Amino acid sequence: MIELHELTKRYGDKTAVDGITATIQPGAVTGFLGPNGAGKSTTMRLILGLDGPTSGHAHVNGKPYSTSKAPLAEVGAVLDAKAIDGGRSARNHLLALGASVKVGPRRVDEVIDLVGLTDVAHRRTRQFSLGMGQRLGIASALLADPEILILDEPVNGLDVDGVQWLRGLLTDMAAEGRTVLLSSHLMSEMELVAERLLVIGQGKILADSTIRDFIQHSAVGSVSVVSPDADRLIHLLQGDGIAITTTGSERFQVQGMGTRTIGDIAFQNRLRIHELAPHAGSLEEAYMAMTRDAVEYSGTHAHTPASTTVTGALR
Ligand SMILES: Nc1ncnc2c1ncn2[C@@H]1O[C@H](COP(=O)(O)OP(=O)(O)OP(=O)(O)O)[C@@H](O)[C@H]1O
Repeated sequence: MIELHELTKRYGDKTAVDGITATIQPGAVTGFLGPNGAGKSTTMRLILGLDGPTSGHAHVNGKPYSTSKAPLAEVGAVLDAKAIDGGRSARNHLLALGASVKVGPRRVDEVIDLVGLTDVAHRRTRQFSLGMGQRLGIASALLADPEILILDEPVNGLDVDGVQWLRGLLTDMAAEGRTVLLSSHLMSEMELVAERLLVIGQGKILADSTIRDFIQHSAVGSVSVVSPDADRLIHLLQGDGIAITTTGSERFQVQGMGTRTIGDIAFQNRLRIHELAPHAGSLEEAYMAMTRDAVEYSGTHAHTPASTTVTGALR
């Protein structure tokens, strides 16, 4: 278990992590999300004792990680897949790491096989691609069969096969009762692998919940409606907090109102409905809605609306 209590880190006048209190529970994959510069990597470094907090604390299994007697068996971490001495072969790198924690060649070959690097195990790691480096980093993290896994952007550079493999590995580890914390900017992947979410923006917690609750509470869900009486029905549905987007002559999308209310209003007014379908909304939509104000670094783009917003503000 990882516990963060009022965790704060300042670099000069920049507050990278601003009073974070959270518990990252075992038995689940927790996705760590936030815009660029939100403080995710800093938080992970603070958990691992690679940097000291300005105030507050991060505890791993009830104590600072720096005091762990078996650090690699307690936490396996990959923060920067490129930070490996390129002069050694992958196998020698793992053998050297294993020697420091009494892990022998058998386990080294086991993890090499597990991460799919058997064919290149004797190749110097400076010749490795980003994805191969990620696999080697994960192999290092898994070497001592850790209780807790912390991965910063592990999907970066992995091919489709690698992404699927990692997804299986992380969900299996969580199912075994381990604690898994991973950051990624790939929402679709996060939605598939994580059960819980910790979202931060400008160093502060924006959400700490299950993915399911996060999406449900974000009000990004919508209902698509097909009605030959669309114009009259749209007129009746308009109101505060309701956003209606027309997507065809008889087809429109409603946010801020459920299928039951829409159906009832249509029935009471003798208007025909040919289709009424709820859409839960995606993690990406919910995340974008939540972090819009917390984005420090954003690009600009020309925006051409694909359809017409008829009325109302988004709740
Ligand atoms: N060693 C440092 N010295 C000064 N400022 C730092 C240092 N490390 C991080 N920062 C600043 O702290 C803030 C948080 O950075 P951090 O790398 O933790 O964000 P992040 O959420 O991991 O971002 P990204 O998604 O871009 O990797 C940023 O403004 C960054 O510039």
